[in-house]
Amino acid sequence: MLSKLFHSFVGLSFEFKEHTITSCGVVSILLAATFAISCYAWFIKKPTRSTPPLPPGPRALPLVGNILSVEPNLHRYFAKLSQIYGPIFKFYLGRKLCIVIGSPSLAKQVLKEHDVVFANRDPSAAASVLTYGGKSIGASPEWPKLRQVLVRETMSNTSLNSSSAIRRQAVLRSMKDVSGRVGSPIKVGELMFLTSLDVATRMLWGASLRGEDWDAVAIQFREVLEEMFQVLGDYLMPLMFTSEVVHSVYSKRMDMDEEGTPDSNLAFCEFYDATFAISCYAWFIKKPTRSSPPLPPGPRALPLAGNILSVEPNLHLYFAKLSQIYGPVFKFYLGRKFSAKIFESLLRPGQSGQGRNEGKSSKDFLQTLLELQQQGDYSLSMDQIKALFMDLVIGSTDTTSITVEWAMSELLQKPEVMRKACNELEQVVALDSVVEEFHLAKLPYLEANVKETLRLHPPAPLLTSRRPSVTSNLSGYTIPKGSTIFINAWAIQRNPEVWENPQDFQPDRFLKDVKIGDFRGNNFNYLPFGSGRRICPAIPLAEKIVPYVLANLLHLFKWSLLEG
Ligand code: HEM
Repeated sequence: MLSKLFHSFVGLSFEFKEHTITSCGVVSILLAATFAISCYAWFIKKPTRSTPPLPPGPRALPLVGNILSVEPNLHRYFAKLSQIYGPIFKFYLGRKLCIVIGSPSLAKQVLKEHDVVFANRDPSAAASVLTYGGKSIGASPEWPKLRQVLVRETMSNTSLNSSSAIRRQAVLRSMKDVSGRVGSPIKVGELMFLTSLDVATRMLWGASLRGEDWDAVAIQFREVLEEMFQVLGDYLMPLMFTSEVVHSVYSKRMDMDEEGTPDSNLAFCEFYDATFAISCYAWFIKKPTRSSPPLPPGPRALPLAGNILSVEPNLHLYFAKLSQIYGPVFKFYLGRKFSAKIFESLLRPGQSGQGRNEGKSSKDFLQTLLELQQQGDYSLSMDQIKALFMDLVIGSTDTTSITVEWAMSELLQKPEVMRKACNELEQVVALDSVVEEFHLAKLPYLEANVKETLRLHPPAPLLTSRRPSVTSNLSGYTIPKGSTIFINAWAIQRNPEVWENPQDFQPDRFLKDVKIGDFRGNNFNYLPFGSGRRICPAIPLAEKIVPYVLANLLHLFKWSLLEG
């Protein structure tokens, strides 16, 4: 039928070549041309058999994609979709094409076999806001250099040993805080968050600030971050959408103003307030369903924009507040022109502030970076240094506090596991003593508890999204350049084909077979820290701080769940 039609049109067009062209003829020519183009599109442009299709996935609506069906815990939702569409499927967040990977073999292809193609990140708008326009390890195109600085200067054995006094002081302070509250409820996550924040900020500039300066900066920093995390948590999803637009606008601003003055940050945030995606989120996702009880009262929301115009400016406020905090810290050093003599006097016993006493002979990260820069070892802009600080603070606080909180939650619900962990501690550490970092090597059951917690509750359940630099092929499907790739580590770590009783908290599994607990990126059944070039650069620090706090909480106090 098609070919008959085609031929009659082609025939007509030939006829007109031989005769005078009339108005009716013009129409026919146009029709013929349209038909020819359509045929071209159909036959020629139609994906040939040799171009593999996109992965399967739920049907997407124009513009909003699959956003209307999204559920709050993306990793759980993606796991459900995997059961329908298989271990690789596509999903549209707005117009953004996302590919979700849910099997160890496909994760291996992305994270190891095609690591170079998939090593780029897809920085979210949140990352752009927090890292001076994507200057952090996670977001910057210069990530290899930044990672190298972080790993070499803070994660080597030597640096970690020299910062052990900082961690000890932070942990002791937290334990003292708990001992003052014996008999009353403790929010473990909050406690751990503050401990990690204390460790991170002391590693950053703990040796640089004198006692009172330190206290003032630490308190402000903590308050701003806590508020900011709250807002970012609420708006995580829309922030993921806006990444591309925000990133490019912000980069342009930064080109104009390399130092990223608070003014340009404010301007950026004003732009940011008005993004479509946030409105979309406020309207579509947060809208209550009929069956839900009503939401608490609140200010009237506009259609599409919701309350965004009044809520979002807070983000720029937090950012401006952070800049105010950073300002004096950086000026403190710049004013002294990085002289080695100054460092000596800063570190001299007796004159040192609280932080310095703890670091003893160690330098903080700020001192190290400025020295390196002065020596010409690395050329880092001030924004890059500030963004690296953010990497350390954001990378370490949420991840470690979530892990300790989940560990305590699991142990409290399994008294026999709690008892076994406490018995092990009592055999290694005297009853009236605190647990020290050097004890950790003798506590394999405690380590197994941490590993099992990271298996069931990985703090980054979808790792961090990747963006392929070229179009590639995975398992017979096309993965377009620039799409967003999620690895569902949460689902992989609960895969019943790999893990026995995958939903149960059973730390002993890691003692029976130590190989299954390798989390350094070679075991694609267990990926709490990711794998490949972008694997978490701070595993050595995480390995110290998480079990260290957990061990002290278990050894020094008796815990029970609140009634009800
Ligand atoms: C329990 C503790 C932690 C867990 C489970 C964890 C997990 C992760 C994961 C899954 C990734 C992404 C890896 C990938 O995409 O392949 C990551 C990246 C990262 N983590 Fe951690 N992390 C932890 C602690 C820390 C700490 C203490 C820091 C502090 C410096 C940190 C800093 C970072 C940074 C900077 C990145 C980005 C690396 C890059 O993009 O190249 N993490 N982490």
